[in-house]
Amino acid sequence: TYMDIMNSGGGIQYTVEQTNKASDAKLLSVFLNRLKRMVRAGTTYVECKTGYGLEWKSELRLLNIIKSAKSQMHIGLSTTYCGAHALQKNKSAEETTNDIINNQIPALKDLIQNGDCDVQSIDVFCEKGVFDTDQARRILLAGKEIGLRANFHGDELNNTGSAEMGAEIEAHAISHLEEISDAGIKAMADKKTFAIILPYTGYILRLKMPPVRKMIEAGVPIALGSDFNPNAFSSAMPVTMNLACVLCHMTLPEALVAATINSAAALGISDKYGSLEIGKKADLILCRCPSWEHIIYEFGDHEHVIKHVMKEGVIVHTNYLEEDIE
Ligand SMILES: N=CN[C@@H](CCC(=O)O)C(=O)O
Repeated sequence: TYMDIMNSGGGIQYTVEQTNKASDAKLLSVFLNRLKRMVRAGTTYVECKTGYGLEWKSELRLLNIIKSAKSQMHIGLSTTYCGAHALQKNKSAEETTNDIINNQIPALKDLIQNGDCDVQSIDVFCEKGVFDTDQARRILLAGKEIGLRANFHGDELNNTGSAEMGAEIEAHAISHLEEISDAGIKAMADKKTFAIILPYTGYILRLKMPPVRKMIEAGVPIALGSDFNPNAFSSAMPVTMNLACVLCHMTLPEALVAATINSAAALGISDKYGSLEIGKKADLILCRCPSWEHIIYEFGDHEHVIKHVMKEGVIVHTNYLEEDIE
């Protein structure tokens, strides 16, 4: 299972080791390359999480790489600090929690205050065997105190009461939620906490799908994410949208809303992005298809369907087909 791999030193820990070994130049070029793949699939705004450094110095390096990418590419990036993605080497969850609260978050606060970094949210992997609900709550509250939105991994492999805790502390968003309880759905609906649904992750890890229909019926706002990471290596939102419809029983319009305006709202940017309205930034895709549903319907063929990708009114990518060139 995912946790067996993690406990044997694989998964996140393995990626942390490889990330530490890679040069800044290598990390930046790999990151830019992956962002370009996302743009080809129609994405113009990306939430990027740290979390493959764990120690402050390594997490800071990742923040700086995100900052460099932002200055080199015409793309929107929202940064989420995820120092609490896994336990630090030879430290317990409690020791790692204390390091994050007492050292990492204050250091982050100084950087933000000096204008040296641009971070919007704080994340924790709240999961049995990683950070428990109480540790996650303390980290998220410390992050909120320095002005970050709580946007964290919860109820993924086990029900840990993450949804209830997240609603109680007024988290902005909770991702995964495959194991959410009915009480958690009600709590999130009451507080209008965004549920970030990641169907590709559930598919690739063969997890059960989150109860999205129940969530929609209860009034939980749903956003969709690709969850691009080493275990879910898909950068294409149209693939995510298709899986959301097939595996999570969302309708096509629901998937469109969840991948656009609700995703923007989950990042706190829906005043400028996420829908076609006067006064908003023109982040658009122009498609070759009889109707917009083909973006979802033509599974895996989105580079055929999407012709142009526009970022704030500028065409930043064109998927040329042979017939376009002739
Ligand atoms: N579940 C934890 N975090 C990531 C996966 C990280 C990894 O396996 O490298 C996620 O959101 O899916």
